[in-house]
Amino acid sequence: MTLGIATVSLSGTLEEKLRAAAAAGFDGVEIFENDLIASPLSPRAVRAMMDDLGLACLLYQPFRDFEGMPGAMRQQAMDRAEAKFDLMGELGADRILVCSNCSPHALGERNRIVADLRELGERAARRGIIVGYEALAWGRHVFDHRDAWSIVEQVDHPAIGIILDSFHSLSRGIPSDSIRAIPGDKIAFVQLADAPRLDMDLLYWSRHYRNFPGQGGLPVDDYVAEIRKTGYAGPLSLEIFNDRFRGWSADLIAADGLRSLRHVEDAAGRLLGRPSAVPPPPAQVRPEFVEFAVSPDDESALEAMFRSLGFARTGRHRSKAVTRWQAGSVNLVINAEPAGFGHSFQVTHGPSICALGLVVSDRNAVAARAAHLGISQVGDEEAPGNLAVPALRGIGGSLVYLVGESDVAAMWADEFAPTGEAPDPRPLTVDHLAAVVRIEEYLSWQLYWRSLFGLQQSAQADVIDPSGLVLSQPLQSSDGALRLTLNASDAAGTLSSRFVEHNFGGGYQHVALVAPDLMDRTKALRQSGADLLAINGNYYADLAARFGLSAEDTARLADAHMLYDRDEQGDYRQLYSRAFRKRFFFEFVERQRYQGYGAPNAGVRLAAQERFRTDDALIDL
Ligand SMILES: O=C(O)c1ccc(O)c(O)c1
Ligand SMILES: [Mg+2]
Repeated sequence: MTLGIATVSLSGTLEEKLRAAAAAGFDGVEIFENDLIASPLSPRAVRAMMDDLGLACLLYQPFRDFEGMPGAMRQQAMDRAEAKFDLMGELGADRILVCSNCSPHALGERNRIVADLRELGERAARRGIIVGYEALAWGRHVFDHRDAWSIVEQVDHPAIGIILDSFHSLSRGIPSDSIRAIPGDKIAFVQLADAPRLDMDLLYWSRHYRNFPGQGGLPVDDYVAEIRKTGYAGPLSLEIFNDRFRGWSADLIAADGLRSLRHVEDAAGRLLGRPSAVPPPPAQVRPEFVEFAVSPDDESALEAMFRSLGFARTGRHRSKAVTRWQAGSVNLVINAEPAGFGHSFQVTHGPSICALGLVVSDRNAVAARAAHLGISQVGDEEAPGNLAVPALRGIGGSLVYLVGESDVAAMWADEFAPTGEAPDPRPLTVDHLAAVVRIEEYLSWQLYWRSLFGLQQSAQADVIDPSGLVLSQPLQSSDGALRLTLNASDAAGTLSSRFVEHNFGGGYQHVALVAPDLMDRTKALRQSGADLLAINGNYYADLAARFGLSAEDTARLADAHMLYDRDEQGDYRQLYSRAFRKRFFFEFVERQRYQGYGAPNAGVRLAAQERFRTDDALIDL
């Protein structure tokens, strides 16, 4: 299908917007009127630029407050339309969006609306122009695509069709199967936008919070599937009003936009059971290892931390300064190579998590899906990773290694010589990884993980750091084997923002491990000298009151500096290590059917970490 984007979705001047859309690989653009008005370029020059860039001009929009105007205002609206048709001729646009009237003067009388659109159709037809009528969710009289369709049907003019915009339909909860009533050739254009589910005035929600399909919580896949059922063969185009998009790189946003359209097209095709050359997201994905890049100077300190947390060095890479650390079924890798990917990562970001190793049943299928989504594989010509396993570039420069299910044992055996140390056999697995990212990249990370691996969102948490608000979005695979939380903050002083600043960009900040015997584990951690994060006493007084815990249980939690939470399914215990070099840290959790991530405790944990903020002798952020 033809893939487009409205210029309003991107930051910068009109030229910058067009260049970014072309560079990302879009087929065409919707010229948003305000972008043209604000541009010093003439419509002819804009047309020439679109031609040079290989972009089709898919739509000119919006034309406002047209239908149902009283008295002299009716003629004025017709004159205005003729002026825009002239301009479209210069621009090379043959399609215009008329959005439903919002004016307080607008008459709701059905016959007038139909008559006005019919006359507009006559005028458009003389110019070879198609008019699409879109119901704005906050239109004065028309605010539902079902009404817009019934009007367009009654107008019954070949130059008048309907424009469907997923935001306007889905924000009002209009069932998508209502689209089946519309013949595909009467759909003049399709605009797509997702949005987080917010209980908010529709206009404000639309103008500030729209985002790309796969970044929000609206059922856009299903919407597109219904449109495909009508036989509609025109463009799918993104129309996003988003404050963060306006303030971020047009190139990066445009690249996300194309990824999002490819993703939603694929997802809709799958809902319809249509054959596809693009492999689906993997049915299962789980973490196999987490790789840490450190300088040779930091290596022994990190090794000491791993030992104190119960890990044993079980393997040495056969040719590189890379070691394997194990406890239970968790694998950590320390990469202290003086050259290559880990080295450059460490030089750029400091000691940090530079890669995740994920197990999938068919890694070639995931790599093919990644390529379709514009996610590049690290090639031989670039600095290769330190393991001979294919890797995908993640957002922010870290790598995602793909390990085939049947290759896991061979990967370890081929690359690492055993040291003879035996790992602690007690059960230990990875619960989740927490990434901290720039607020502008928060939605990019979500789209990456949702589109490539099919991870699903649960509710975003607003976490209160002593220095500001942190947004936290959990994502998980359908069986829960891979869980991530993405965290981002607008406020400069939060632990999240300090991490992004010190790290020179977003990355993984902590690894949470499941220890089913957390109380015993805590004792062992203390004996091995693990540096654990102390939690203040007031927290425990509140816990006892909130959950009705016995004095004994409360004292035991307090003594262990363990955090506690409970949901309908069960309970959760958490214990944090102090951070390594003010950067990353570990969490140990015990989950009893509990589904969340201890969001109510995050503020207490952040306050505990904040106490070390200015203490240079200590190692927290
Ligand atoms: O917010 C608006 O005014 C507006 C304008 C044009 C559109 O296509 C739209 O969906 C919204
Ligand atoms: Mg629209």
